[in-house]
Amino acid sequence: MKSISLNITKAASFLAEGAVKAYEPKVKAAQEALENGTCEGNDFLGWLHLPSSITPEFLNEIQAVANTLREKCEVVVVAGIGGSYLGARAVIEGLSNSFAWLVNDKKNPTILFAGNNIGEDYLYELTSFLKDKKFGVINISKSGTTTETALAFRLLKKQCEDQRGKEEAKDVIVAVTDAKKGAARTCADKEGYKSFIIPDNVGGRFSVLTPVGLLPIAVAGFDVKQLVAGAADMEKACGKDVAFDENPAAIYAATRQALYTQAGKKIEIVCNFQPKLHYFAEWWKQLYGESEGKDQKGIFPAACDFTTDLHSMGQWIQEGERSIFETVISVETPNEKLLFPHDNENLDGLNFLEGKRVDEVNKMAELGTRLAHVDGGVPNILVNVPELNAYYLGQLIYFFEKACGISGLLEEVNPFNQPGVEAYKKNMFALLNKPGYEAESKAIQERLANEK
Ligand SMILES: O=P(O)(O)OC[C@H]1O[C@](O)(CO)[C@@H](O)[C@@H]1O
Repeated sequence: MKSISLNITKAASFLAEGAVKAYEPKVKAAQEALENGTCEGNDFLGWLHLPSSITPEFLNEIQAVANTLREKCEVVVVAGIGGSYLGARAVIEGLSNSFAWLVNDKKNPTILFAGNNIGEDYLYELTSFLKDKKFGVINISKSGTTTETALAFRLLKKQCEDQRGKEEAKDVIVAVTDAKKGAARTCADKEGYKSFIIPDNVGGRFSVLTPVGLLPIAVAGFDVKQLVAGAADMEKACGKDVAFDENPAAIYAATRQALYTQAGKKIEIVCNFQPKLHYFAEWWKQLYGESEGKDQKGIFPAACDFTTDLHSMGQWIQEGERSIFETVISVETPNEKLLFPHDNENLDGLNFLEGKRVDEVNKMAELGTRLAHVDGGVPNILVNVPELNAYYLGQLIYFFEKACGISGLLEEVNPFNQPGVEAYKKNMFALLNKPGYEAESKAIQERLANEK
């Protein structure tokens, strides 16, 4: 089996010679701290050896529940936000036909997502669409108390019960949540829903290889065994005893930290040339954003879909402030083959491409872009993915997770907490007069009155 691979040549040229290699002792210390559980946030290291610890029996259990949902539902709504949403969507969209929701071949249920926003139109349109559908719900929340998810679930649970009756609804509502605490757990136990546990020691953004990601991915019809196998192989490839020069997670972590601290590159743009990877970048943004953006530090994680965004963001990237670097996720071989046809009139002047694969043009766009951006002062890291399938996505997921843990420790922050996300919640609850927030409500109303 091949492996994803990393090429930092076009990034190292922006750094002093040996700058990446100089991180070797610090990376080693970070690897040791992760292994020994001596780093900050050490109660959230359950992801580190998760792939190799997943048993075939556990995957069979996931598959069995997925099969029930696949049999009984034409639509499955996955309710969750952040780490309880993005990993599943990243993999499902990465592996799905781009027009899956229009290809109604009845082989797979349509997967829809909710609980990741509070848009009234979104929820109205979703619940309207579901009115004549046999639908099921996977309610995913580690805390079990996240407002966005709880609001959507309240609507979906009621609608599912109204449409199917309470008894039948029990078979098609599944909870993925904490073992003991939170409203989602209490509700699942009370209603008798099938449920899966999110381990205490796996934080949301590192949870895609728990039932959080595995169940929706299996329901969508994708091979979770291959996904986990890919991740387990990458766990070995990024292990603490793998030499620095051969360890992709170590090199990626060191390169991005060197670019940040020594070349003033404060923004990392993850780019793809395959639209199916859009949500993979969204997952990556949360992973790195929540892990590293703290203590007034951290590389800002951004993403672009190319070539689409070359026609909107390309100008900025080529000639704007030189504070960015790019990480391109390049898919070596597409799954399908399409050749450019001949056109007698050749009005578009494209007959020179006749008989060529579309991907050949895409690859030249990719190379041309990388060279242009490097010439424009944008360091470039290349992550090569042999094919877009479950196995290599599993590799990619673990590679980025491991590198994130190392990189956060190199930055000297706790990569496994996210205290900053509470600030908006506190204000929102105060503004909504949530019981228990009386003092905050009073304070925020006074503040708003003074700002008028
Ligand atoms: O799974 P939960 O507890 O609903 O949390 C969802 C997401 O919300 C956050 O806690 C941020 O508010 C993320 O860290 C997390 O991934």
